[in-house]
Amino acid sequence: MSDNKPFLQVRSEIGKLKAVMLHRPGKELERITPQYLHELLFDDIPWLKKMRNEHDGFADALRTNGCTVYYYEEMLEEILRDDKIKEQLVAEVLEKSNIANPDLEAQIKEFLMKKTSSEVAETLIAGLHKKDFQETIRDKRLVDYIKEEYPFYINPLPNLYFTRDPGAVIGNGLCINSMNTFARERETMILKYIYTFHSTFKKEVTPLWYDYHKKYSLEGGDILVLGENVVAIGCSERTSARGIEDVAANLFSQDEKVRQVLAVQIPFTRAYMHLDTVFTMVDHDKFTIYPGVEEKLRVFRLSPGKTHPKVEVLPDLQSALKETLNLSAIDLIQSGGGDEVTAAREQWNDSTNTLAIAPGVVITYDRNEASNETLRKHGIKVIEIEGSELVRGRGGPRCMSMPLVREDL
Ligand SMILES: NC(=O)NCCC[C@H](N)C(=O)O
Repeated sequence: MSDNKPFLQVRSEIGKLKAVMLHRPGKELERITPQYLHELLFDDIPWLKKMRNEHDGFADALRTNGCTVYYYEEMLEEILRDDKIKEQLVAEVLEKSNIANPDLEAQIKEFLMKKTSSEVAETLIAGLHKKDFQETIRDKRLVDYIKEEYPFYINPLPNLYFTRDPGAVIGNGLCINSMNTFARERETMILKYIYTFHSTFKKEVTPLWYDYHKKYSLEGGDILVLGENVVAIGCSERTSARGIEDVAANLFSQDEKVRQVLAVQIPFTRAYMHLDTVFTMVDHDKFTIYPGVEEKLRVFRLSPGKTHPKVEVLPDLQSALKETLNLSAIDLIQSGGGDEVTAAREQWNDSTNTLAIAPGVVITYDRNEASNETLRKHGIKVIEIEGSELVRGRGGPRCMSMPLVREDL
């Protein structure tokens, strides 16, 4: 009987976190070179050894607080033990990698099929550098000359440790997102395979609210499950208006609880790439926000309509939150402790990107001292983790986690 019960369950941003998906940074980070920094969405070269220690500290903080940690790479390795799945995924990855020389593609496929499931899992995440594969091509094709300088056959996925973005659980279903940048596309392909073939996800009872093949971009850092009836989705540099509308329509027609989607438009710039880089929920009636962005937000309410969701313009975020969450007052806690310069510096280092692990309890980076102090003054328990290297990818504890199960409030 319990087999038919969905595993995924996220009806809030703050319910006690019971299960989460992470990715421990791996070799893919060591494939970032100054030349490809921008393309790979990094601002600096991280030091992997330290980064992994910091990430282990994050995972420990979650486990100590009663949360089970699932790892992307382990789940991927488990499904790749089946040769048919391995062959299918390798073929799809190679097709996306645009090798464009069929002989070479066949050789790489053969090479990968001989590898163990854990070696393949690692390669699909860390990428395949040209120096790691000895090709035996005699007849060169045009593409081999054109792409001579390019270092990879399969690109690395250095942003995968931001597990928030490729997937988002809403209720008992999953959004497998359509990423806005090429650098992150393959992350969602891997998630789709895990969803389809890993028993933990119980695909049969787990609806898909969105799929990565869809044309309109949607990224998980923009999706905030504010309560059981209301989801906020940032309209941002990464998430399109149509993506929001489509996911809202699916929720309204297939989920029994979600009845409102707040579309929150934020400035389309890298510093605020997703809504969760400037705004997160920390308690039933408390939120933290980057003060530099508040005046620039626009808020729209989507609700069920006949052919597409109905759209209303709402006056501002504060009143939208009060109304949709049925609260008489809310506390919008300004990150940075009231100082403009500190707020901007700390936001850049993800002070506003808090991960709530229970009502009023959040995980943050220790470096954001003023913002953490402000949260404490507002009655929030702050668990600090180190993030000197993790932060170089421009994301904080919320970005680095994909909640799978939260206790209902
Ligand atoms: N939710 C988030 O804001 N995630 C941070 C993603 C950072 C990554 N370097 C990116 O640009 O996609």
